[in-house]
Amino acid sequence: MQSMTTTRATPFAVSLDEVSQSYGEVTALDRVSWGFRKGSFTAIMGPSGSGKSTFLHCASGLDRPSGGTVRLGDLDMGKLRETELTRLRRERIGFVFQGYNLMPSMDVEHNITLPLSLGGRQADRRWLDEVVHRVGMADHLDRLPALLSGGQQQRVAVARALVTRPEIVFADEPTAALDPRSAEHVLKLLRDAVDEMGQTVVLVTHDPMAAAWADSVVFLSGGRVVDELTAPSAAAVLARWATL
Ligand SMILES: Nc1ncnc2c1ncn2[C@@H]1O[C@H](COP(=O)(O)OP(=O)(O)OP(=O)(O)O)[C@@H](O)[C@H]1O
Repeated sequence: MQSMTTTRATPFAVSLDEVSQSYGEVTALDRVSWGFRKGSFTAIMGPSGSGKSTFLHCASGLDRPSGGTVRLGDLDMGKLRETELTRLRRERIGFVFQGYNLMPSMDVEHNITLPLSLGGRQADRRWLDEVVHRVGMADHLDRLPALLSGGQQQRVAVARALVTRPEIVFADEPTAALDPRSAEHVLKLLRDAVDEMGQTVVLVTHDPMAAAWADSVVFLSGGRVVDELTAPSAAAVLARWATL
């Protein structure tokens, strides 16, 4: 029998409780409460200015909200000092951005291991090999980013996001600058990370086709969560989008 003192672990990788963010007169996020279940793939959609970037920045510890609580697992991120938050972002959260954000002077391998080396840590060789193979960059480890296509650069960025085995990966419009085939490759990598590695992924996108790779789509409007669509098809996402 379970002891009465056993506390059950939260089912959420990240949870937001009544989170608000204001910029002067503008309320970009308005008392949003949401939880990202461990091992789930969630897309966030909404019209321009609905608060998607603000949501992602608050949920990932890039910004501190003006109100409410954001937790990574059970940890209240608002209680951390800046240096602790920086370390937590580097070691326990993965990021993929639209513009790849690779270091131009570093080769592929060093870009991938950057979150580890910044923290003075060595890569676990077997895990690094696995991640590198998954993203299909094993033959390009000594290349500089400038010699890679956009799709390849984004796959390096995905490997960099996975190399620390983070508790959650936030991807902000990761396919917006890619051709459809490269975009599909990147989305499949994120999907596989969820299905095969138990990774938790949050994807901000404008693209219904991209959102259809997720387990559910969260719709924002006016800084609030207004709907959720589970097992989304691109057509269903588009139909819901049209009514926002
Ligand atoms: N740093 C800031 N200073 C002032 N206002 C801001 C700032 N960041 C966002 N806003 C405002 O907050 C609201 C939400 O912006 P946000 O960028 O989160 O929306 P979004 O849904 O990501 O938009 P888009 O799809 O165009 O990127 C908008 O009204 C925006 O103008």
